[in-house]
Amino acid sequence: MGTALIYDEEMTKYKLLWVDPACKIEVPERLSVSYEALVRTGLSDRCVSVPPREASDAEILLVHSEEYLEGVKKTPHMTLEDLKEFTLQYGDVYFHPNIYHCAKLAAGSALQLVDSVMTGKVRNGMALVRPPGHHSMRSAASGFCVFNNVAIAARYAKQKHGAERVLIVDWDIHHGQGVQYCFEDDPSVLYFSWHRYERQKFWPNLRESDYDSVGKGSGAGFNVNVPWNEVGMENSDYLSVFCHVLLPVAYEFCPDLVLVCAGFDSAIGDPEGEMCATPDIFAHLTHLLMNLAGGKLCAVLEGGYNLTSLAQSVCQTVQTLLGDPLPQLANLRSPCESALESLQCVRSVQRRYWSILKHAGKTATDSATTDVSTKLIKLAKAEEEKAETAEDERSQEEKVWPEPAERLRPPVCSVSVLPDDAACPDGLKRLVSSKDLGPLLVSRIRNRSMEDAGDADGVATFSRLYTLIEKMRTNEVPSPSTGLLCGNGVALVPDVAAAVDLNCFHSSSFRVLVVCVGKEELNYATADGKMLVVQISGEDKEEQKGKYYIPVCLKKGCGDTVGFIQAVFGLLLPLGYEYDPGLVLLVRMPGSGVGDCMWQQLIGLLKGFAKGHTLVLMQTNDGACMGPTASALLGHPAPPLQELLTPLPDDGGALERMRERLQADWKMLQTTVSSGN
Ligand SMILES: COCC(O)(O)CCCCCNCCCN
Ligand SMILES: [Zn+2]
Repeated sequence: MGTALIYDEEMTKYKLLWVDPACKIEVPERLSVSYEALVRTGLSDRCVSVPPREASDAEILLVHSEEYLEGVKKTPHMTLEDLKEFTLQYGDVYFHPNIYHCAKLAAGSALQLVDSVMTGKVRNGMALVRPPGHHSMRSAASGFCVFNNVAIAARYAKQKHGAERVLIVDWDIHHGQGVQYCFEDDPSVLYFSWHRYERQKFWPNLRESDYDSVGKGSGAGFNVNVPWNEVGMENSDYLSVFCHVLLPVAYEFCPDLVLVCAGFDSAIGDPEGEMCATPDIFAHLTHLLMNLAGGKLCAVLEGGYNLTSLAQSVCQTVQTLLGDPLPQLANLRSPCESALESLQCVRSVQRRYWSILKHAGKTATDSATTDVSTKLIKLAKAEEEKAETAEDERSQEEKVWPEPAERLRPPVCSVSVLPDDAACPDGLKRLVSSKDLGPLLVSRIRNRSMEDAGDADGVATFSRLYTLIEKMRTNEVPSPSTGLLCGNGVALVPDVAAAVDLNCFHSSSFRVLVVCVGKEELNYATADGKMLVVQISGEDKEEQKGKYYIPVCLKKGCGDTVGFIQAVFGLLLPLGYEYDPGLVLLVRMPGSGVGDCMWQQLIGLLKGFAKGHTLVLMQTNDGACMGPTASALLGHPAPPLQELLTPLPDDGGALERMRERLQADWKMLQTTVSSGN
């Protein structure tokens, strides 16, 4: 299924008609520049073009009051003076004779997107709209917004398409207070927003934008605010919040639909956000949401005022929605102190509402908690001083960042290495040609992995595996012999443990992340850091052997979905981002007990690393899950993990303690302010 793109140049036909410093950044070129970038890069041609439509009164009244709508309806006929007068009643927004028309088109575009996705016409999509929406309230315009496009879309999805749970992810750098107010007592809509806050000193300067606004009444826990109390946040800060807050909660919420308030003023270069995250981060943020709700994701443009980073970020988002392999995120640093402070505060208030966070931020004793809070106050004071001085420096420097690297484009194929008698699943290309392996390698394979040295078929399979690895390593160009641009693959091998051993022959030139699901003993060489092995099993392994072998024990085995998801988001993904491998080797040990849905989710998530170069190894007699494996490798969204809706008491405490122990070596595992320094 495809990706919808909604755009109409009509929405560029309104602008600021008078002087207002607060509004001058919201210009029509924001929309045209974004669309032109999609055209120039060939991405728009790959999308399903869906026309916008005007939202009806009834649809607008799903969120807004009659009196507000009646007022806005009068603006097309107003004189310039009347428009100024009308505007004065609201903050940081402007009206124009054509803005009502555009506001109906913007809201209608979001509804068209919801229809296209909920009816299965497309898998996901993006609407490029103006005016944006997330600040507008029931009876008030605010922050360049007239109608709350995404809030209307959420109510519409519930009413027209019977969606029971809708997740709204707001990665715009401003707090979408309009969305928060709309759903704060509604447990069927989970609103997540991060935003520049600076301890309430940043617009819209609301006390209720802080982390302790968790929703009200039956909506308690369904509002998640992550305040950024400093500018300059980077990719690692954003990814930490996704891994340690948003994703665990989102998976437990198990939405039927994901709506994104896709504002790109959170990207580097933006005058409003003053953050340092690069445009390619949105490829990863989008990807990390794409296995929720069976892939049903609607992104609706909100803010973004640096036309260069806006256009680049929009392209990164759309290219990921289309399913292209992700860019590698270079040199992540550890989350900064201020981000860790926010992370710790959010997790500590939200853990009483989300069982998956139940063990979050568990401090040893109360005194530790007060220590941390006094430390936070000291930290805040220090920031105050620093903020005053830094203010002027910052405004001078112009941010520069590298153009995002060209990403792999189709045809990137999924290949399979199978025993001759095994059927090749639809969509996968069978690798049959295997280059002649030198006698040395053959003998090494034989005596490493073949009980029966005469097993020609086994050697043939291994040699094909070797070919597959070679293809992935040198994948930048389609191979001359097969024309294949080898993206990922699956191999059924006679002896999985030996195959992993085989791999350590070849990982000399780049890092391999080895994810083992199941309990078999593996022999690998990890001391040199060329391999990071994370083994998830039900076995209580003896202490980990050094930094590069991390045994994760799930007391209730790999069939425990809550524990598995906690291990994936709390440990595996942060480790993967920090380790930044060139290849991911996912090994499914026989008898692991992992469920097919969880297995597909795992493959889907791991494809975010190493430009999608994932090699799945399974034992020949484990071929039953070849179907789900092939589906995930081909990029089909994984089915929702319904079990998370009624989580059983888990042993997340053990995982939390393990994470705290490992964070000395792995900084992306941090979720609290380091009490040490
Ligand atoms: C949903 O609209 C997208 C948005 O969140 O980016 C709107 C931001 C309004 C920012 C208003 N203050 C501007 C002060 C000038 N420095
Ligand atoms: Zn914004």
